[in-house]
Amino acid sequence: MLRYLTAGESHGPQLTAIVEGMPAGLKLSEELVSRDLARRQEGYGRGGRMKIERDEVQILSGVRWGETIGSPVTLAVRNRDWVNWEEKMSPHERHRDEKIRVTRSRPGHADLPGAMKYDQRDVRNILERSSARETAVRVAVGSVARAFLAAFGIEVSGFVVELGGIKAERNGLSLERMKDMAAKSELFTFDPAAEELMKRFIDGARDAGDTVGGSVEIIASGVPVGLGSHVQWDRKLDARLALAVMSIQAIKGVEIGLGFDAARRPGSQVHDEIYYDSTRVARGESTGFFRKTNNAGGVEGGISNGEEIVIRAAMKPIPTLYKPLQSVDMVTKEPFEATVERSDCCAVPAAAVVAESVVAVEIANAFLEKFGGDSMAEVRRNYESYREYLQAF
Ligand SMILES: Cc1cc2nc3c(=O)[nH]c(=O)nc-3n(C[C@H](O)[C@H](O)[C@H](O)COP(=O)(O)O)c2cc1C
Ligand SMILES: C=C(O[C@@H]1CC(C(=O)O)=C[C@@H](OP(=O)(O)O)[C@H]1O)C(=O)O
Repeated sequence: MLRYLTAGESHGPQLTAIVEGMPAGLKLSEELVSRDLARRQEGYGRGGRMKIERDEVQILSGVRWGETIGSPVTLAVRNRDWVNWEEKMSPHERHRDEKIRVTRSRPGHADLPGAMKYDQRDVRNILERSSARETAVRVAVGSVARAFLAAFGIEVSGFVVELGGIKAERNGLSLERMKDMAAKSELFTFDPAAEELMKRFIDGARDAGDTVGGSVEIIASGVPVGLGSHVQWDRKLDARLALAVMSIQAIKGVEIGLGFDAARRPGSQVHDEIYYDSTRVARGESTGFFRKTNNAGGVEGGISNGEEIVIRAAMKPIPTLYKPLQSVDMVTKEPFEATVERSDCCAVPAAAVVAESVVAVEIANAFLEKFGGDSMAEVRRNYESYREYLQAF
């Protein structure tokens, strides 16, 4: 089993994750992980903080001489902004300063419910941890999972597919082409015409002091038949993917395959019919069974069915706006208009990278559950023997 916890505040010294359950013998480097961290920071529409941070990971345990050794992997991402916050975020009582308390809750944030729940009169004690700064280290964890999955030919890719009502059109592009196009795009989309319109939409919103949300699509290719299980609610792969994706800050909807569109169609236009071709195995496929459509998004009954896993997620617009929103001061109970000096206008491309990461972790976890071993060689043996069994099925 693969599990992880993250710790760290947005303006604290660093974000930390401890990842447990990675087999020994996986090649891993700080450079590899830092490349994913950089991708999360690149997208069009980010604010001033991204000019300060240049995220890099430090591997503090679990890796020796470029390979995992089976012990917990500790990942750390330092906050460069910490130098401006050392006293304000200090753990020491002597730095207490009531004058810098934040008592004004921002709509759309954890501020007010968090302060009420934790009995805090300083909203900073909530917002520091609810901030999506935490996603930097989740991407680092995802990067470890991706390295593991890559060893078994599994890849996870994320795309921005809708923004400001503008939809990216796939137009028959192969997954490889989509990835190439997205890698060149500042919005991680595969449709250059849509990208231009999306950018203009972001610019317009920024000029108006407003913010933008959108939808991302995550595709996992190379996933074998049989991850997850129908036998218990919390073992269903689609349910676990949905939890992971919904846990990302500002994600408000998750779909698998056709998702909500399935509710609008008759059954004959939803279910993926089953075919068999005995020559497929000879051509290196893991099974002779196949589908001509993938409306299920690669999961049936909570079990991966060998098709691409397709997940879409909807991100709400960033809640902190330059344009004021009505709120009430927690202490004085006086109304005020919530505004901001620094915020992202759009973080949908970053959310695509984060969603890729959490999906990679869930798939790696399900993979290890089925083929688990303490070393990469042991996992490989288990996987290969399953593939042989499957080819004969
Ligand atoms: C990558 C990323 C960047 C974000 N940047 C900001 C930001 O600059 N300002 C902001 O108010 N919210 C930002 N958010 C969203 C908030 O963190 C989120 O809406 C808030 O914590 C409340 O959580 P909820 O929307 O899941 O209910 C960002 C989210 C993500 C995924
Ligand atoms: C720092 C990151 O995102 C931050 C997420 C965030 C929020 O409220 O979620 C608010 C902003 O931070 P600050 O208040 O320091 O300007 C974003 O920049 C990051 O993604 O690395």
